[in-house]
Amino acid sequence: MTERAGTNEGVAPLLSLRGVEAAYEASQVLFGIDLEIHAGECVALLGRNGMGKSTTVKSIMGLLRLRGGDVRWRGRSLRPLAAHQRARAGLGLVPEGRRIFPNLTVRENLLATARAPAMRDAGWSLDDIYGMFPRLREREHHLGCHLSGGEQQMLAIGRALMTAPELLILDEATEGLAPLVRGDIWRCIELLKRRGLALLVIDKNLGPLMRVADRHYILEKGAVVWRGSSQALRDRPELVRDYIGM
Ligand SMILES: Nc1ncnc2c1ncn2[C@@H]1O[C@H](COP(=O)(O)OP(=O)(O)OP(=O)(O)O)[C@@H](O)[C@H]1O
Repeated sequence: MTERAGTNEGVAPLLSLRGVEAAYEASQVLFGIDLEIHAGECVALLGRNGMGKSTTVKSIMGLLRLRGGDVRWRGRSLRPLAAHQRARAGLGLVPEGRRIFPNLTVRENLLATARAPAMRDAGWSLDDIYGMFPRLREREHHLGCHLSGGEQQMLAIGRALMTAPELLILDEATEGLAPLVRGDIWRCIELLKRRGLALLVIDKNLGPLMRVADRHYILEKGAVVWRGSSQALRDRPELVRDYIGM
């Protein structure tokens, strides 16, 4: 099922997945995923637990070897590139569970992933990150392990931005956070979108996700069962009931 959002027809995508298949040893999890993200677009990946969203992210980032199909970045296959090379090519990830360095300070966490100054022109400086998350400036010299969940999430986003990505993938960035902090993270996502960053967002909070995302893909048992705009999804409440379970 496809309901087109319609504005990118004929424009080459930044990222495209074609027939992506992936497995954990003998257990196949993705069965031919087709997906594309254009420059400046915010795309949501939806589906119940265990349907293959994080596995799709791992396939994009090179954290899991493809069993079939291809992932292309600006038209070129990413298959030959290791995970760190994909990050250098412009793919940023805020992974599920945050995974900041617990024994480094906030500042050190941010600088650990920063691009060289010449590369950072199009990217983010420490001041940009602190401007977006003033709380991180206040906690600049605190160790990662001493931060609250919300602060850790801000740091994980800041750290990914310091790699100067052109596409940022956020896997469950608001998971387990208090509502107020969750609001901060959604405001940050909206700001990133306004700055023209392409985004792929996985999140259980459909309300804010529908407000920020241009298009959605619904996964069911490792396959895309529907794609379309937020309005098209609003018009089809049975999709939410049948495939997302909210
Ligand atoms: N490291 C792993 N080894 C074996 N099986 C895995 C592994 N990670 C995920 N799986 C399995 O792959 C399937 C897809 O998992 P995935 O994490 O991609 O789903 P998801 O849609 O992101 O859901 P969730 O919201 O629960 O993370 C599930 O059946 C899961 O149990």
